[in-house]
Amino acid sequence: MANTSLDKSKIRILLLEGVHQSALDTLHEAGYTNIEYLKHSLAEDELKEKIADAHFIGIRSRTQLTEAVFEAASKLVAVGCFCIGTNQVDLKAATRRGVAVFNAPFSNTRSVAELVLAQAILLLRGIPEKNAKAHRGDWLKSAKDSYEIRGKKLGIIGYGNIGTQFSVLAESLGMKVYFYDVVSKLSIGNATQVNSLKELLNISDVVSLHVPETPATKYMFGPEQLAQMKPGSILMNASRGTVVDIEALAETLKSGKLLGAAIDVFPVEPKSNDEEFVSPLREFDNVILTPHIGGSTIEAQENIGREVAEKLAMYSDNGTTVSSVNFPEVALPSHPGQHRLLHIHENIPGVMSEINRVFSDNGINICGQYLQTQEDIGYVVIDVDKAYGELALEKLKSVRGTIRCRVLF
Ligand SMILES: NC(=O)c1ccc[n+]([C@@H]2O[C@H](COP(=O)([O-])OP(=O)(O)OC[C@H]3O[C@@H](n4cnc5c(N)ncnc54)[C@H](O)[C@@H]3O)[C@@H](O)[C@H]2O)c1
Ligand SMILES: O=C(O)CC[C@@H](O)C(=O)O
Repeated sequence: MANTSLDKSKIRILLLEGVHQSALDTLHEAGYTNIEYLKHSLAEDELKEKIADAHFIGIRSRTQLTEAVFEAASKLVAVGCFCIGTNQVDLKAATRRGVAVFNAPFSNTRSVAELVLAQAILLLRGIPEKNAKAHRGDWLKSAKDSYEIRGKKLGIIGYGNIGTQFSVLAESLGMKVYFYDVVSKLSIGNATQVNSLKELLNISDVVSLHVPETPATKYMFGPEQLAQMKPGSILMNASRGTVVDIEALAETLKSGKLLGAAIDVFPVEPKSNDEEFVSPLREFDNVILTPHIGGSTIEAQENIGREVAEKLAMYSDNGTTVSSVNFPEVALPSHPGQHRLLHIHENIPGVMSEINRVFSDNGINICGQYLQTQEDIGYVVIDVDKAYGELALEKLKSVRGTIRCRVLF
C-alpha cells in the first residue's frame, strides 16, 4: 500500500518509446517536471530498475508491463499507453495493485484506416511487386492481375473504431463491405454483418483484420482460414502480430493462392530501429511489410501525446479516471479548499461501511463522496475539510481490503 501525496516536483514520470513532444509539453504545462524521457523501450531487467522509482509510466506497444514488472513498481500510480492496444500490459496485475491504466482509444484510428485503404489499392494493382522489380531494373508493364478497387468485396474482421472507419472510406470508393464481429453491430453505411468468419472469407476479395489481441484472437487466422479465402484475394493485418499465423501465411503465399498481403504487425517485432527485422515474409515481393506504423502519423502521435498525458495529469491532480481501461470510471469536480482522499479497495462486502465509520468515529465531515465499483475493485473519492485530510488518510490506510490510498491537497 502506498501514499503518493507528493509535491509535483517529486512525482517521477518515466516516458518510453519516444512518445510525441506534445506529451512532454502537456505534462510540463500541468506542472510536472521530473520526467525521464527515453526514445526506446526497455528490456525487463532494466525496466524493473527504472520503474522502481516511477509514479507514472508512459509506453507504446513495445514495452511489456508484466506481473514481474508491476511487482518491482511499488510507487506506480498509473500507466499511460500512448496507443490504442493495451495487450502489452498485464491489466489484472495493474488492477490488483491499484494502478490505473489509460490509453488513447481513437487518436490513431483514422491513420490506420487510411493506411489499409492505400494498401488495398496498391495490392489490387500489383504495385508492391512492380515497384520491387523496377528497383532491381526490371520493367513489368502489364495489366495482368491488376484490378480497380471499385466493386470489390471488402471483408472486415473486427468492426470497431478502425473497422468502421475503414468501412466508410472503402464504400466511398465503391467497395461492397461485409464484416464479421463477435458482437452484433449496427452497420455504418451499407455494410453487411455476416454470421461466420468462414462466410466472410468465402466472399471477400480483400480481407482486413482489426481485432484486439485477446486469448480468442491469438492465432485466429491460421491454415484453416487461409484455405477459406478466395483464390486471388488479399490479406491485410494491422491489428496485432499474434493474430495471424505468419508461417502459414508464408506457405499460402508460396503456393501463389493470394494476390498479395500487407502486414504491419508481427509476432516478434524489433525492440528498436537498430535491430534487424526477421520474418519469413521478407522474400515475397507481393507483400507490403511495414514496421508497425499503422498509427504512426504526425497527427495521430501529437493527438495521442496530448490525450494520454492529459489523462495522467488529470488522474494525478484530481483523481478522475474517465476512460481508464481497468478502473471504475469517476469524473470528479475540482476540490478547492478541501483535501481529497482517493481510496482503492478490494470489492468485498463491508469495506464501504468501514470507510464511512472512519469519518463518523473521528468526527470528520464528508464534503463530497464519489464511488464506483467493478468486479474486483472499488474506487471511492472523499472530499473533506483540509484540517482532516492527513488524519483521514492514516485511518483509511488500515481499513480492511485497502489496496492503495492517497490524498490530494
Ligand atoms: N497497426 C497499428 O499501428 C495499430 C494502431 C491502432 C490499433 N491497432 C490495433 O487495432 C486493434 C483494433 O482497434 P480498434 O480501435 O478498432 O478497436 P475496437 O475495440 O474499437 O474494435 C475491435 C473490434 O473487434 C471485435 N472483436 C473482438 N474480438 C473479436 C473476435 N474474436 N472476432 C471478431 N471480432 C472481434 C470487437 O467486438 C470490436 O468491435 C487494436 O486493439 C490494436 O491492437 C493497431
Ligand atoms: O505506437 C505504437 O507503438 C503502436 C500503435 C498501435 O499498435 C496501437 O495500438 O495504437
